[in-house]
Amino acid sequence: MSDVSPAPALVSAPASAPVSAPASAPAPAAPWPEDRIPVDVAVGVLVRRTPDGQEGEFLLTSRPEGKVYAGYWEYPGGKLEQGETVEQALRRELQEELGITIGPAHPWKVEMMDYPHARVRLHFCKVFDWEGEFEMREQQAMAWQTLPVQVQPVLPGTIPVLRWFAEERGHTGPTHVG
Ligand SMILES: Nc1nc2c([nH]c(=O)n2[C@@H]2O[C@H](COP(=O)(O)OP(=O)(O)OP(=O)(O)O)[C@@H](O)[C@H]2O)c(=O)[nH]1
Repeated sequence: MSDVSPAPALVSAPASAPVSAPASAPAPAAPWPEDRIPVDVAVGVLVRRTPDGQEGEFLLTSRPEGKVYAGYWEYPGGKLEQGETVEQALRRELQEELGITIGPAHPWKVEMMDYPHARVRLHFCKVFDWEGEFEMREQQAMAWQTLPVQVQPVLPGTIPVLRWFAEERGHTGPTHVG
């Protein structure tokens, strides 16, 4: 599958870096072409608690057919709609895609990814509470995973998250197979 999706670049811009020209700016002032203006994406890292209250398995879902990187494993989520906060977008996306209603979304990390198809700013939030039965409303697959992740291939934008988990959990060695 990797032969059909060119590799993206991980952009290490701080979350506070300017990402778009002021609305009033003329076209030449834009810092990059329109298709390079970052799209904000809310991403949910659903984490199960272990019986002793530690963070345990986390949820990965496969990207549905028809989308870029179809079949790659990622954290569920999607693009913010106009006027939405990250938490609102995440609540809507997880309802639409998975049929669950999430509790609080805890902002965790922000990461920029520069894909050939889009430049995205990923707002990763941990979620520990949700209600409802999981329904794969876009015919995705779901898998509760721990390190090293066994499902493959994982989306390039997922790999930094696995590293953050490894740091938090003191995990050494590969974060995923493949
Ligand atoms: N949902 C999600 N998207 C991610 C992750 N990592 C990552 O790089 N992305 C990128 O962020 C973008 C999210 O777009 P999407 O297609 O999932 O969003 P969406 O559900 O709103 O799509 P739509 O526009 O088809 O309705 C894609 O370019 C995807 O490659 C991740 O862990 N989860």
